Amino acid sequence: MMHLNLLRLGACRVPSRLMSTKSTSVEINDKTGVAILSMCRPPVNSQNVQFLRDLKSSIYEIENNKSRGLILTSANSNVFSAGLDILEMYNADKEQLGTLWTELQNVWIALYGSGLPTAAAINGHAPAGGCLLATACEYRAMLPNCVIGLNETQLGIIAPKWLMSGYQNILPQRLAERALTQGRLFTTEEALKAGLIDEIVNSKEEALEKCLNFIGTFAKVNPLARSLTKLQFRAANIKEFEKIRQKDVEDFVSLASRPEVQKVMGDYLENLKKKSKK
Ligand SMILES: CCCCCCCCCC/C=C\CC(=O)SCCNC(=O)CCNC(=O)[C@H](O)C(C)(C)COP(=O)(O)OP(=O)(O)OC[C@H]1O[C@@H](n2cnc3c(N)ncnc32)[C@H](O)[C@@H]1OP(=O)(O)O
Repeated sequence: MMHLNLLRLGACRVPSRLMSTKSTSVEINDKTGVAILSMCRPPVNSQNVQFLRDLKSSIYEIENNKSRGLILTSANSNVFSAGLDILEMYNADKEQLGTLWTELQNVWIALYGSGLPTAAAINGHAPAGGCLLATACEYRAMLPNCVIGLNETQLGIIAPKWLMSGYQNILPQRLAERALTQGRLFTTEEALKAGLIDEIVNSKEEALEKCLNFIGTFAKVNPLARSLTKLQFRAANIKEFEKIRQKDVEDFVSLASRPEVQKVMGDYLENLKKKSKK
C-alpha cells in the first residue's frame, strides 16, 4: 500500500529527475529512488544499433545514479519490443551486422548483470529480443492478449546459449528446451502458467505498481548483500558469455550474412509489411 501511494505521488507531486536519449527516457522518482526506463522507438521498439546504444547508456546511467531499482517498460501502446530490427539486418554488410550483435550483447550484459533489482512492466508483445530484455530482469508483470517468447527456430535461426540464459533461469529445463526447440510464442495466459511471467495485470499503471512493489520487497535488505547474491546466481552464465563473446559475434555475422538467411529475412519482412497493411 505504501508503495502504491508513493507511485501515485510520483505521478503528480514527488519531484523526479528526467534523463533521456533519442529512443529511451528515464524517470527517477526522488521518493522511491526507483528508475522507470521507457523504450520509445516507434512503432514497435525494434532494436537497431542506435536504440541498443541508448538502452545501454540509460541502464548504466541508472546504475551509476545509485537508483534503488530499475523498471523497464515501453512507451508504445501495444508492443514492449519487437526484437532486433530486421530492417537493420537485411542487406547489411558484415561490419554492420557485427556492430548490431555487439550492441545487443552489451545491452544484455548490462541488464542481466545489473546489481540493481530489475523488473519488466511488459505492456505489449515481447517476441525474440523483446523477450530477451524481459527475461534478463528479475520480475515480470504483463498485459493480457500479448505474446512473449524466443521464436528463433520458427525463423530458421538459433538463439546462442547466452541469449537463452534468462529463459533457462526462469523455466524448468524440460519446458525451456521444448519451448526453444518449438520457437514457441506464449500468450500472456500461457506465460503465467509456465512461470515465464509473474503476474497478469490490466493496465500499464498496474504493471508499474506491481514492479514497484517487487522492488519494494528488498527495502530492508542490505543492497550490497542482495546484489552480490543475485550475481552469484548469474555468475556462471556471465562467465560463459564472456568466454565466447567475440566468437559469438563472428558466428552471428557468418550466419546472418548467408544468402539463405538473408532470403528468410527478406520474406519475413515482406510478410510483416503485408500484415501491417491489412
Ligand atoms: C529474421 C531472421 C533473422 C536472422 C538473424 C540470426 C539471429 C540469431 C539469433 C536471434 C536473436 C534475436 C532475433 C530477433 O530479435 S529477430 C526479430 C524477431 N522479431 C519478430 O519476430 C517480431 C516481428 N514483429 C511482430 O511479430 C509484430 O510486429 C508485433 C511485434 C507482434 C507487433 O504487431 P503489430 O500488429 O502491433 O505491428 P505490425 O503492424 O506487425 O508492425 C508495425 C511496423 O513495424 C514493423 N516491424 C515489426 N517488427 C519489426 C522488426 N523486428 N524489425 C523491423 N520492423 C519491424 C512492421 O513491418 C511494420 O512496418 P510498416 O508499418 O509496414 O512499415
